[in-house]
Amino acid sequence: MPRHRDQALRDAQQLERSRAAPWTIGAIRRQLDYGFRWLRFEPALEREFEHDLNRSARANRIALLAMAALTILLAPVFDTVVFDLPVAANTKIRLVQYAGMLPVLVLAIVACARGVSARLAEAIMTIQFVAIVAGLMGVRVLLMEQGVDFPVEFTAVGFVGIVALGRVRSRIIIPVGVLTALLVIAIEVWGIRPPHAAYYHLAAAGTLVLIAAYLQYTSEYSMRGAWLDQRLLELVSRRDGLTGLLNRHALESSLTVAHAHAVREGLGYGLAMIDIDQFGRYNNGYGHPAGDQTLREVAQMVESYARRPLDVCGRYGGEEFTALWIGESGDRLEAHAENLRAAVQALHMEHKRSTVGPWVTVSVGLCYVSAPDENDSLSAVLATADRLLYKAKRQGRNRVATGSFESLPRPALTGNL
Ligand SMILES: Nc1nc2c(ncn2[C@@H]2O[C@H](COP(=O)(O)OP(=O)(O)OP(=O)(O)O)[C@@H](O)[C@H]2O)c(=O)[nH]1
Repeated sequence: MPRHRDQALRDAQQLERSRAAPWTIGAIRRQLDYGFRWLRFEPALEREFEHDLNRSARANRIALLAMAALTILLAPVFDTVVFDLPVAANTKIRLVQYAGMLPVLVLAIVACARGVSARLAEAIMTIQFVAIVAGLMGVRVLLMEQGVDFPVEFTAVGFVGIVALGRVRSRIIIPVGVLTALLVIAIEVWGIRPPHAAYYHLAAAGTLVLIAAYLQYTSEYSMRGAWLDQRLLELVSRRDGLTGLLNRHALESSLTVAHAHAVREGLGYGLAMIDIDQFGRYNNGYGHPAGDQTLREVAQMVESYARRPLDVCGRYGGEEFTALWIGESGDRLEAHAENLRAAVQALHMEHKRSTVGPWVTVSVGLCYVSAPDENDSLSAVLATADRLLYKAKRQGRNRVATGSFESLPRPALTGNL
């Protein structure tokens, strides 16, 4: 097992303990544990893989289809220069190539370029593969009538092409490829009945198909392994190991994206700094392991209040969390922050050393930005929320201090967001 995977798996196991971590982490770890010899992930993961594969396959597929189209376009030159075929035979062959194979390829190119869904793209690639093999067999029959032995291996080359560049999952393309090969063999042996010596060509084509099928399996297997590794590393590196929330680095980039989105769409948003009250005393009284568990519980509560698609939340540092809620009025945001504060208190996590009350509580600084402006930096909003948080602390803790960004004096900045 590669070392980076080993480390990522250990981190993932730790993250799984915090319920605020995304489900994908557990799913990927389980998948790496169970293996995927049958080249199939559990359904939700398979959908993500399918989606990513489709996105990354587009250029390869278009290149493959374009190469096939170009070969067909250049075929007349070859036929005329090398074989000097009679016009009548030429016409039939051109009909198969230009009226049959070429339109299929062009349609497939257009569909791939437009970025159709993963399933449709795979269906299109598979259908065009079968259509091209059928066309090649048609051309072979027509050329044989003219005494030209158009090698049957071209059909196998079609399979090699789709394996190398088509990026169609094995469980679709291997059965289709092998069935097509069997059909070609049947047509050859019982239909075309070529001279005995030509059976070597058939054997060569069959061997190529087998090699390509094996290649398809092994390359998809390593592609899947690399995809799981990369997704796991990506997820683990963005998460805070203790709470499972976004870590500071990932949080800042997600906040930046959300802020830019709000500016672009003219949506108001609220940014909240959430801090556990007298957590130093908590650690002193109950010990750091208990402190860690409390951090996890609070983190999970913060996460449960930031679950809409554009919401962002993360661990800002220490016992401080940040949440960004987009597209709500100031009143609703204040109510939301107040509900979160009350929900933490309602967890009834004992905190005997707190001067605020018997339970663990949080203070919240909520900065409401009603009309985000591109001239206002996210740092200024963060700094304002931070000042509001300290206002809540000064006023006695376990409360929400709200302020409108536009009506408060701009803070002096130190960050670079
Ligand atoms: N257990 C645990 N404690 C942490 C972690 N990160 C920060 N802390 C503790 O959080 C405490 C923060 O203390 P302070 O910044 O003084 O604030 P506070 O005690 O919460 O007091 P107020 O914020 O004024 O209510 C420190 O004791 C840190 O050790 C962590 O990952 N685990």
